[in-house]
Amino acid sequence: MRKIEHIGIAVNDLEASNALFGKLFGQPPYKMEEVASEGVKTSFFQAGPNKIELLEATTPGSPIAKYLERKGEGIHHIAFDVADIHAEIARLKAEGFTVLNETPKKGADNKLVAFVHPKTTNGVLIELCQDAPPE
Ligand SMILES: CC[C@@H](C(=O)O)C(=O)SCCNC(=O)CCNC(=O)[C@H](O)C(C)(C)COP(=O)(O)OP(=O)(O)OC[C@H]1O[C@@H](n2cnc3c(N)ncnc32)[C@H](O)[C@@H]1OP(=O)(O)O
Ligand SMILES: [Co+2]
Repeated sequence: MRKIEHIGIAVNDLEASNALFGKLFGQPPYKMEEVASEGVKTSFFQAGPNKIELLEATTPGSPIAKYLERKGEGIHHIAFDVADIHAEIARLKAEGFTVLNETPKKGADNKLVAFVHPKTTNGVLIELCQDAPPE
């Protein structure tokens, strides 16, 4: 794992949180994107070298909807940039972690992503991210 790629924050109302985080960072999100497969709308902020992803649920079954119901707004996951996501999935499985995606899936911001179950990582949901190859 090379660096933190982004921190994901679950929010109830993306538009309101865009305004709030826009004030916090002194600039608007550089990108907004819906990822239907995850049941989320996202926005991305750059804070110096760091990237923050805000996530609002678009369906009741979305992981974000369930998280908001249980825990309320707040940090939902930490994403790490990896060079080879397939190799990293295999390595983490061999180390005994529960990787939720055998095959990486398409995430936001042009990434391939896979998740590690928080029950096997001290309660923190981990996302692996690799730059998606050009289509
Ligand atoms: C936009 C795409 C992408 C990107 O490109 O960046 C994203 O970031 S998408 C983000 C949303 N997608 C995901 O989170 C996918 C991975 N998550 C999952 O598959 C599920 O959320 C889960 C982790 C398997 C949990 O699902 P489920 O078992 O159905 O949820 P429950 O609500 O029943 O919770 C069970 C248990 O797990 C705890 N939990 C759930 N989510 C988190 C979390 N984010 N961080 C820490 N703990 C979490 C939850 O509290 C329950 O614990 P107990 O109460 O102790 O049983
Ligand atoms: Co994410």
